[in-house]
Amino acid sequence: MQTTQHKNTLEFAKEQDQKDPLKRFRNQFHIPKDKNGEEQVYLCGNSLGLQPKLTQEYILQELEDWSNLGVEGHTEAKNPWMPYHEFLTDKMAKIVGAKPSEVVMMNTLSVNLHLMMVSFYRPSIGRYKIVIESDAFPSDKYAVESQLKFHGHQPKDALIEWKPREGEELCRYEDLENIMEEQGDDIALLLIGSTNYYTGQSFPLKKITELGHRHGAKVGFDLAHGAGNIQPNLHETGPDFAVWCSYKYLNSGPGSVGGCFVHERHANNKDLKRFTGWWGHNKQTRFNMRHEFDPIPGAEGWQLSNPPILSLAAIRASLAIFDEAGFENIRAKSVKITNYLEYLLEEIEGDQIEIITPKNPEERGCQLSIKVQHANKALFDKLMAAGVIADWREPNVIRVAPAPLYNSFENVYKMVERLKALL
Ligand SMILES: Cc1ncc(COP(=O)(O)O)c(C=O)c1O
Ligand SMILES: Nc1ccccc1C(=O)C[C@H](N)C(=O)O
Repeated sequence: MQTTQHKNTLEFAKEQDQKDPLKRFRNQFHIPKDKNGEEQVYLCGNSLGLQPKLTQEYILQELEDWSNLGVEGHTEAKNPWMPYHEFLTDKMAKIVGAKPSEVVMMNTLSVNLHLMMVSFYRPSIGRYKIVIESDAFPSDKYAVESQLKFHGHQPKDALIEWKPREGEELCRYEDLENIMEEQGDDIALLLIGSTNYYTGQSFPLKKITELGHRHGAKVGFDLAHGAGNIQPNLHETGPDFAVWCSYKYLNSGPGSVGGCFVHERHANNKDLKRFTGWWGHNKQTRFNMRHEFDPIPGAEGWQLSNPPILSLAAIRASLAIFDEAGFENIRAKSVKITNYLEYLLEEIEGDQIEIITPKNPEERGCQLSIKVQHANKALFDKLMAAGVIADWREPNVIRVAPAPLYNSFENVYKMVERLKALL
């Protein structure tokens, strides 16, 4: 950032906003108001992304077609419901760096994780362990534990945690390597969050995939905090599967439908075990009411049910914005605005702030997880009352994520000023 002004000023922040090639997108979102009627400083897109103004139009279209067409909307709606999920595929595939045949929007994250483990966690007597990161999101841990138990294994023995070293916050790749060196022959699956929900650390996905595969394990990623935030380049990176939700960085509304990636190498493998439903069946013969299941090649073959169109409409609206902005541009702004937030936090005097997220932009998305010395949740609550929407994660982290599509540098500046006022 070249400028004559000092970076730690409102003028500097505003100047960055002027130069921001994505600045027009902020106005395409509904920004909630604080108690003074001013726009909130909304840094919580890592939990629930804001609503694009376009969403209402897309959902209303489907409501209108439903009211006018009833059942015929499946084929006659402006955007027919039968193939509706396909309208999302190309744009979603670009955001996660996959081929369209590798991606499908369906179910929700935890459900997709189970479906993927049905296919890709196939324990044998000798190879049955699963590796996860030690502070994986609880839902992932519950899902993995229940899969282990379902197959007759005890998490105490079969769940291996990749942990930060004593006194450290972040996981080191070398320690995962050591786990694989020592126990690789026993490990059936590596399931890692691409970006950890607590620390904001993004892991080296390609290295992890190669490591797992080299030791004969399957590899899956949870992109809950990755999709729409970092570029996981899934096809090239090569994991067996990945799952994500669409309500965080993908701005598709609370509880909206999730995403699933199955690598092309599994596209036509009819021997893979899976749980099936009619929406995964060959589209040409789906309504012949035949009884043998004939999977659609690729990720679509894992679909179970006909999907909720209103939710898919919200995703379609959001993906239209991502497509218009271009994911590379979004990521470029993400790096800049996150670096700026980091800079301002580090400028706060007295070493009160510790950022536990890695410094290297390659190892993070736009979330910074901060610890404030001697602070407890009361400080966080005051920050919220001051119109800064972030979140608190036990035991003592404030997560702030300047999601680039609707955040400004001015916003980030205001957040730090309000935090300083409370310290
Ligand atoms: C890493 C991670 N895994 C799983 C979940 C659970 O997702 P869902 O409730 O959509 O299944 C979340 C967020 O809620 C998450 O952040
Ligand atoms: N879906 C939610 C519904 C209610 C409350 C939180 C969530 C979250 O998504 C939390 C998020 N996964 C997190 O990283 O903390």
